[in-house]
Amino acid sequence: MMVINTVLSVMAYDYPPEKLAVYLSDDGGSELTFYALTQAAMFSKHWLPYCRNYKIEPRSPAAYFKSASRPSNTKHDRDYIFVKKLFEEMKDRIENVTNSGRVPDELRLEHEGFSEWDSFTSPRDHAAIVKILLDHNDDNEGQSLPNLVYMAREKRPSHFHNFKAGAMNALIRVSSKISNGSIILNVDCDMYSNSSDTVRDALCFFMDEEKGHEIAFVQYPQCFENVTKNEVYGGSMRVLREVDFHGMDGNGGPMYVGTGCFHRRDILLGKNFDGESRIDWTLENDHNDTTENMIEEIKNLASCTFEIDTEWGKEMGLKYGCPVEDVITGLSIHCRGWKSVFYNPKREAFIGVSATTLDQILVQHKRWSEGDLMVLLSKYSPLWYGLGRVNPGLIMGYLMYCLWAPSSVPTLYYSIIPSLCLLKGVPLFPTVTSEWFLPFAYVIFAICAFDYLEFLWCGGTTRGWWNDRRIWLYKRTSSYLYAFLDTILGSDLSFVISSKVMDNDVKARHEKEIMEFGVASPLTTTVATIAMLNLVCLLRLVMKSMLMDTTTRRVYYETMAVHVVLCAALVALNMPLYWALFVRKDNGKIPDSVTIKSVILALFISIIFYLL
Ligand SMILES: O=c1ccn([C@@H]2O[C@H](COP(=O)(O)OP(=O)(O)O[C@H]3O[C@H](CO)[C@@H](O)[C@H](O)[C@H]3O)[C@@H](O)[C@H]2O)c(=O)[nH]1
Ligand SMILES: [Mn+2]
Repeated sequence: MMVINTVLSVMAYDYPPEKLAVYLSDDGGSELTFYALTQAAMFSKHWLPYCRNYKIEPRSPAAYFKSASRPSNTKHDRDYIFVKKLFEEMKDRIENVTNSGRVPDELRLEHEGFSEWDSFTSPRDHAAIVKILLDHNDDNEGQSLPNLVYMAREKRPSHFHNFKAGAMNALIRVSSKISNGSIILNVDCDMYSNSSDTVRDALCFFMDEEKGHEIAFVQYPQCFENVTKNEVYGGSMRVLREVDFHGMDGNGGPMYVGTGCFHRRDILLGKNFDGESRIDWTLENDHNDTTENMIEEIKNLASCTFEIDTEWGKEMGLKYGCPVEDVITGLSIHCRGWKSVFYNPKREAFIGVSATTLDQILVQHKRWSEGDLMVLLSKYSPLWYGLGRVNPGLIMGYLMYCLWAPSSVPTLYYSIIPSLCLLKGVPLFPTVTSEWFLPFAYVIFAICAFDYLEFLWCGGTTRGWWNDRRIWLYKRTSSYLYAFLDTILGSDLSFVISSKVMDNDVKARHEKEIMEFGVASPLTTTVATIAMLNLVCLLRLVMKSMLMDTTTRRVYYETMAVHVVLCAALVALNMPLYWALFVRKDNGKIPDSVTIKSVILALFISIIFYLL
């Protein structure tokens, strides 16, 4: 249903439907998805006229019916009830089929497309499937509908599929034979369009008479509907959206982030900037009527052998070999001389779902930081390749992300060593009475204050900032650390897909803003061990200082001030983690195995350090 809502929302853009074509790439090659899409095609005949007639927003039916109140106008209300009923019925049908795990035989007769699954062996081993579900059919008011195409590219165990980049490139080729629009919007399956003006807005940039010809892509920010008020996982990316990306925009344009992005097709295919290549807007899309012959030809474009000995994935289309195919593709476009635009309208253009457990966010950030570090070390490194090709400001913008993984090392140092030094009273920083203390105090204070104000200014809450700091720490000492180690030690890349579905238990805790630890993974163990280590050091400090006389205590705190502040701040940040270690009983608490490991490790490290 989530995918179907995404599809329907983009079909319903306020834009001439005969110029729109919507493609769904189903990398899972699932007949359930295909079934859902056939249902969406039928429902769209009612949904699109309804959207058009009443100018409703948003145009994802699920999001609309969740937020809309019953219309006061009688005709509208009648239509509302009718369309809502159709939607609920479709939802029931799709959920029934999904729950049963297969499409029943009598339903398979409804569409000849299901025969494609007769020869289907597994999601990893099947022929290409391309089905045109709507080919300028009329809606129930006689107006044209956009094209609607289902594609599952060929998958064979013998051929590497290159994850999302592979899927996107197959889509680019397949669409070139069917609609061949000069502008391509790509949207992740879990991000619906929240504003029907978005296509027209984006086109304004491309059509701008002065600057339009320089622009390769228009990137909208990623917004999320399931982030709670105080964002326990720091998932809102608000500073990135309200500050960082505007900064990149002023220096040549934002990165491409893989979703909510309009690309010029010719540039995505590898065209260099020559200062005058404008889109010929007078050209009609070559809407060929697709015959059976053509479908065979099109399937060939989605076969896994098509790219052999071609430039696809290298100089053409999205680039392969990097877990952040989007960033490296966008960077190469910038390096070819093009600009991009960041557009962040008041009404969010795309809304998706963000991670709802700690493990998900850590895994996602491991992929991102590892990918960004690979970009730094790749041919397209912003440092070496970008220098001289793009604005130095933009290089710095890219570096902010490319250096995520290496930043784990200093963070790890500061979250362990100063605290351990407390055990024996070895000062690493100047004492409070020395003038050298000032720079340290200034940096600590200034960074925290700046960060805090920036967060508030971007619409966050104080608690949200505090939570954000915690996630900042966890990401740096686990995701980024492992990403860094994996990259230097050269382990294999993978695209672990973020989970899109969550059970009710997890959902309830998420709504209450209780952090979900749940999974026993090396990432959680690392985070828990560091938290325990700091707790041990702080408890030891408290015990020690109780035994001291007043003067010794004062001198001790003066010399160890920075250590005490760091250690206490880390313990304060980790409060929810201690709670999840020792108090909580629900399924989201830290698993016992992790508790035992982290306590033993923390004690072991501190004893060793103490004895050294
Ligand atoms: O083998 C694959 C893996 C993923 N996808 C699709 O890629 C999209 C993004 O995957 P998701 O698991 O949601 O990843 P995120 O961590 O949310 O991805 C973010 O980061 C990625 C890498 O930088 C970008 O590609 C995404 O657009 C961006 O949303 C989804 O629509 C997937 O269906 C595929 O088609 N094939
Ligand atoms: Mn996603």
